[in-house]
Amino acid sequence: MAATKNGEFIRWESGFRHWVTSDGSPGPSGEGGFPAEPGRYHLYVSYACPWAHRTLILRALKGLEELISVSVVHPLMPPESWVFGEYPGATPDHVHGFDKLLQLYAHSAPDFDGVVTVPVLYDKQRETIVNNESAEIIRMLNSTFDAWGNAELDLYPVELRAEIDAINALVYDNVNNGVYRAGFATTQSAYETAFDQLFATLDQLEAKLATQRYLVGDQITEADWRLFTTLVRFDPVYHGHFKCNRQRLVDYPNLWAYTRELYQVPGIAETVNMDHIKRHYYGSHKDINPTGIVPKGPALDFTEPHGR
Ligand SMILES: N[C@@H](CCC(=O)N[C@@H](CS)C(=O)NCC(=O)O)C(=O)O
Repeated sequence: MAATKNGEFIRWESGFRHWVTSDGSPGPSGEGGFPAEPGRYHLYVSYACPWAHRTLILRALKGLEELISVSVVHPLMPPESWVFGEYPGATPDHVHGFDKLLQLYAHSAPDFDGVVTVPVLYDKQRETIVNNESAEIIRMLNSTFDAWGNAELDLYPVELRAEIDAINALVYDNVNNGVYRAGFATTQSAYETAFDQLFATLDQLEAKLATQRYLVGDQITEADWRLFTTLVRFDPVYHGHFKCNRQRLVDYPNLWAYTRELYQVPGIAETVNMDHIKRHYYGSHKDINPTGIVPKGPALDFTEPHGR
């Protein structure tokens, strides 16, 4: 699961980096040959995973449900990685009927020796993985399917890109991946470093959201959705399971109201499956929660009026 160096959690590089483009020409990385077409591409996700969650959010907001089909893995992840199985909200592998996500990776690249992760954007026609890096998949979903999807919505507008990139870098290192760096640390000092950077950044974001509605001014951008998937998991999982417990999300008035506001955007609540989220983390990481017991709390109401 987690590679560590000096007790610090190191996240692996994603292995498939091709891009779906409107005409099939090559994207910023990888090879060409993946033109946007309705019904051709498939997403493999876990509802538990914050990175996969981003892709479900973009798919919903951009109105791509009919164009891009989805399979959802079982929330419990065995050591050899994600599997398909009966569980409320999980689905079979709709494309190949595989039992394990590993089989999809092997089908795509028989010599694959990287880490088997979700999300995966899969080409049903060429029977290969296009891309397994969520940051890139959401960029594709934001614009590449605009001939069919909601072209009005642009979550990565040209004039805001520099600012979005800067916020993303801060949030990725210290918050999205920061909670994992705290939770998977195997030395006290690595944990404390991650913990301090996480809460310093949350303090900074709390102050920012006191004077502006979203991370980049007055419109929702990709940066907000990337932060949201960590915030929505914060009190139910990261506060306890990953020991990120200086304070809870609900103790930050602006961040908590902002999380509720984003949750209440039409289409988003359906992408949040708290049962899968809690089952996955507490049940899969036996090294940090050996009994696998899933806490019943906390009671959180994301539908409370947000007042922003
Ligand atoms: N950089 C990847 C990271 C994806 C990732 O780390 N996914 C986790 C689930 S949250 C995973 O599949 N882990 C497999 C494992 O730990 O074996 C992305 O953003 O797409």
